[in-house]
Amino acid sequence: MKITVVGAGAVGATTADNLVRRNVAEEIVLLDIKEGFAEGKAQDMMQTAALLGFESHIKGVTNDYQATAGSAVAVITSGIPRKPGMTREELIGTNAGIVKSVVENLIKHSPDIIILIVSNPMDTMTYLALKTSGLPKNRIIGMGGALDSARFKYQISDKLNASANDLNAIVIGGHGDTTMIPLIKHATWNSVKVSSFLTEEEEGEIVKKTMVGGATLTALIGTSAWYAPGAAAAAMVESIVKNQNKLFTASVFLEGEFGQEDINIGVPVIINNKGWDRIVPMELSDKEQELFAASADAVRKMNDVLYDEGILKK
Ligand SMILES: NC(=O)c1ccc[n+]([C@@H]2O[C@H](COP(=O)([O-])OP(=O)(O)OC[C@H]3O[C@@H](n4cnc5c(N)ncnc54)[C@H](O)[C@@H]3O)[C@@H](O)[C@H]2O)c1
Ligand SMILES: O=C(O)C[C@H](O)C(=O)O
Repeated sequence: MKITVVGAGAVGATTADNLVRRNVAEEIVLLDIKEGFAEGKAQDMMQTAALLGFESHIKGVTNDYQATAGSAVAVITSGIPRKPGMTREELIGTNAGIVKSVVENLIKHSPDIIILIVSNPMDTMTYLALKTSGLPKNRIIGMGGALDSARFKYQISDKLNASANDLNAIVIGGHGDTTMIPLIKHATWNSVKVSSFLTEEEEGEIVKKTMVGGATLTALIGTSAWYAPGAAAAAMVESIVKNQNKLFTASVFLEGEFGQEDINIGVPVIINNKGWDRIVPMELSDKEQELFAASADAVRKMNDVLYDEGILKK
C-alpha cells in the first residue's frame, strides 16, 4: 500500500516519520514543491531504518505526482503556517490556492484516494477539498479535533496529575482559537467524570488553555507546532489503513447532523478503510449546542470567503 504526504515541512515530515517508524504502509511518498527538500528529508528518515528497525520505504519527490499514483491515502500539509499573533484564518489567501491544486493533482493519479487535510484554516480547506474534488464525502477528512482532543487530555492530565492515557475527552467544533469546544462536562478519568475533581474555575482554565493551545505554542516556537499535529495525522492514517474503526473528532461534511448542513466541522466519527465511516451521535447540553451553532457560523463565514473570492462557484 502507498501513502502520500504532501508538504515536507514541519508537519508533513513529522507525519511521514511517524508512519514510517510504525510500518503503517510499505511505501510512503513525500512530496514538496521546494526542489530537493522532500528527497533530503526522505533520505534522512531512511537512514534511521537501521537504527529503529522499520521495513517501510519512504521516497521524496519534487512536485512529481506520477510518483504518487495509486495512493490509498494522502495527507495534505502543504501551505504556510501562522506566525505569532496571527490567527489560522489569516492563512486562507495563500493556502486555498495551494490546497485546491494539490487535491486536483492527487486525484488525477489516484482516483480512489482518501484525503486527510491538515493545512489551515483546516475546516475551510477541508470544505474546499470536498467541493473541488467531487469525491464522496467519506473520503475527505479534516484533522484538527484529534490534535485538539490530545491537547485537552494533556491539560486535564496536568491538572489532575493523571496519565493522559486514562482520560477520555474530546473537542468538537471548528479548529480555531475561538471556535473549538472542549467538552469538559463529558470528560472522564477511567469512567469517572473529571468534573468531580475540579472546580468550575479550574474547568474554565483547562478549556481556555486547550482552545489557545496552538497559539501558545506558536508564540513560544515562532511558528506553529508539529510533533502532536504529525502524531495526530499519522494516528488517523493508521486507523484508515489498518481499518481500526477508531473514534476521532474530525472535520467532516454535515447534512443535518448536529443541526448543521453544507459545512465541514469537527464531530466524533469512526475512521476506517472507507475514510470516515459514520458520525457518532452525542447528547449535547443547551449550552454546548449553542456553542456548536456559533462555531459553525464562524466556519461558514470563512467558507463564504471561498465563494466571494471566486475560488468556489455556488
Ligand atoms: N490541522 C491542524 O491541526 C494543523 C496542525 C499544525 C499545522 N497545521 C497547518 O499545516 C500547514 C503546514 O505547517 P508546517 O508547520 O508544516 O509548515 P512548513 O512551512 O514547515 O511546511 C509547509 C511545506 O509546504 C510546502 N509547499 C508549499 N506549497 C506547496 C505545494 N503547492 N505543493 C507541495 N508542497 C508545498 C512548502 O515548501 C513547505 O515545505 C500550515 O498551514 C499549518 O497552519 C495544521
Ligand atoms: O496553531 C496553528 O496555527 C497550527 C495548528 O492548527 C495547531 O493547532 O497546532
